[in-house]
Amino acid sequence: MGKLVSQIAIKSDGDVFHEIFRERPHHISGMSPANIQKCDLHDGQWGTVGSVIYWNYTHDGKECVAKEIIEAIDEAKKSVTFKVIEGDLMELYNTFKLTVHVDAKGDDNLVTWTLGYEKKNENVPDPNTLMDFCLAVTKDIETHHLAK
Ligand SMILES: CC[C@@H](C)C[C@@H](CC)C(C)C
Repeated sequence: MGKLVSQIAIKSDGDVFHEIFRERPHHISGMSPANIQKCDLHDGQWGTVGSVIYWNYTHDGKECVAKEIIEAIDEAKKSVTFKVIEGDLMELYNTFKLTVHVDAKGDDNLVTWTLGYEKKNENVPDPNTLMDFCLAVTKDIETHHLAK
């Protein structure tokens, strides 16, 4: 299994950041429109493990889709794990998971993105540009909340 981990400090409220990914990922398109065009609920309820969400996003200049199951929500640790089950990423990876975790420490909040994946073959690149994408979305969410 391949794994990429990146951390980024945000000035906006860590609890709000966690709540967005847990309860209302469909609000992200409004905060990061260049990256996320749409997020629909396909099954279950928002903010519940087992619910299925469908993203339209633009990665490396390409319009992509991703169908994901919310695999885990840890309220105490403020983390959410998304497991990709359909879409562009499944052409390159047998499995792909994204975990976003927030360490709320005063006015500085540390966001940790963990991408866990199994490549279809050794020619498949590590998802570095997708990690950049996640960090860009993170910054846009922060900017949205600071621009008050
Ligand atoms: C699969 C790439 C995107 C759609 C992941 C999203 C979080 C799971 C995005 C908002 C970073």
